[in-house]
Amino acid sequence: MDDAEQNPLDVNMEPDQDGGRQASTAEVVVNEITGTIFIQGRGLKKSLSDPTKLFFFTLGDDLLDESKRSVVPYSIWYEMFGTELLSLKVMEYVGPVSDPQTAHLSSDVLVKVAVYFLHADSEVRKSDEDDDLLQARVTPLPNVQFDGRWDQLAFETNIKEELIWIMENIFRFSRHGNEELSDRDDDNPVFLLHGPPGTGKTTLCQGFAQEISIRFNQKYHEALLIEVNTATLLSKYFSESAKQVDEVFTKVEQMCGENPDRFICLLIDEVESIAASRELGSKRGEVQDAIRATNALLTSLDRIRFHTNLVILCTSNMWDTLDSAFLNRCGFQYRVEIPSNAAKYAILRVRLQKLMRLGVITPYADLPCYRNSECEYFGTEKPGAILLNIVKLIDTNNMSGREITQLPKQAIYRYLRARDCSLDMALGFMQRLLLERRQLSIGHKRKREDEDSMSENDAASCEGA
Ligand SMILES: Nc1ncnc2c1ncn2[C@@H]1O[C@H](COP(=O)(O)OP(=O)(O)OP(=O)(O)O)[C@@H](O)[C@H]1O
Repeated sequence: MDDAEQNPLDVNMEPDQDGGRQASTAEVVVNEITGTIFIQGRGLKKSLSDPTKLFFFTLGDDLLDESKRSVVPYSIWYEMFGTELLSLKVMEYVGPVSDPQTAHLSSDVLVKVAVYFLHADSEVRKSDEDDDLLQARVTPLPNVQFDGRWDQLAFETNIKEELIWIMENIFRFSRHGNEELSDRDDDNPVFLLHGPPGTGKTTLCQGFAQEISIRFNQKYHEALLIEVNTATLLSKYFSESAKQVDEVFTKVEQMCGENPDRFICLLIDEVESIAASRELGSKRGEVQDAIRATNALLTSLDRIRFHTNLVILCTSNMWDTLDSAFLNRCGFQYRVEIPSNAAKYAILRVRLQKLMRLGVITPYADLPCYRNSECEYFGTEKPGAILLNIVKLIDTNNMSGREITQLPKQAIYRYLRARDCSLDMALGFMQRLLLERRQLSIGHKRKREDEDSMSENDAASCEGA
């Protein structure tokens, strides 16, 4: 890392005349790696040539698999420039991966550095107040509220990389400039993430939208995330949901059309509310309103997909209730599963590290990655081994990603009675909470079994009488 400090990022970062955003590129040398730096900022007060202002850290050790370390060798973190928040981040490593330990030092490595300005939370507009776009939340991207979410998500599969690659390829070919390739007739940029509740589907979509806005910021100068809450849309406008669906899509279409420099990610959460199977619905004699909403969604998707500056992201907990015509229109479908042990470990590790960074847990202590913790496991009381034990306890508690994420804070809030909380204490609290939960659920189970057997006995004695 010291080498990197001797190689200042000397980049021209003059703000736009109107204080607006700008993008530029420059060559940069980081630790013997030659790469391209993409810059986007607003009203920047300082040049980036002061190397002491930059943080370098290895992202690789957050990844589940050691062999993936070389995929993201370094991340250059964000930095405050006066009141402006500027972020710098190495997105990925593209180069030889034969030797993960040394690959990143090779001179033929291409490093892409994205430098971006984060919009502030307060810029989020609730479109409820704006009659133009009912029941949707519009967030300018990249946004402070989604910062770091992508990195915090841990999955056993490489779903995050796959999503990024799909988007890279879509941009590469369908936005090629060649008319035949750019023809969206066969394109289907509708992503569907489905799986059990609390497995990170919505967060993954939000993080994906943020990543798109950062990675392709040299192509699109503005990016928006439009989140449609289908459940409210149906309940609030019951009997006219088809009209609402149509209006939302018409507005989005208009927003895409009026500015081709603007990229829009449309996120439809709980899509089953407006994409329920019409066949199942009519068998069950369900209201025509839901069926009309599905029809409106299908025709809207057919209409809107020709916009090359739009991607549609949908989530659902109920894949098997979705209309087959809707599923046909989802070009990219991914099942998001309950986290594996390695993913559980990674989620907890990231959360604990965050609490240490924030000073909730002190002092800062090292937590090994999953693989190394397995080496520590036998016969030691090291933090990695204890965390691995906690992961095994979680297994017996059947917890979703959402519950696992909340575990460290919940445990600390519940049991901390001292002024400070060390890592050992936090880990102890987590174990205690999980053991208590397990006892509680065993108690509930026994009670239910006793009640069941009592009612069976009652039934038997009634029959006997
Ligand atoms: N695999 C994971 N890695 C890291 N965090 C996770 C993971 N799964 C869930 N979480 C966390 O759990 C919380 C809830 O996630 P999210 O709302 O995205 O889940 P969901 O699948 O959309 O749930 P639902 O179907 O109930 O809406 C978020 O804070 C998210 O960061």
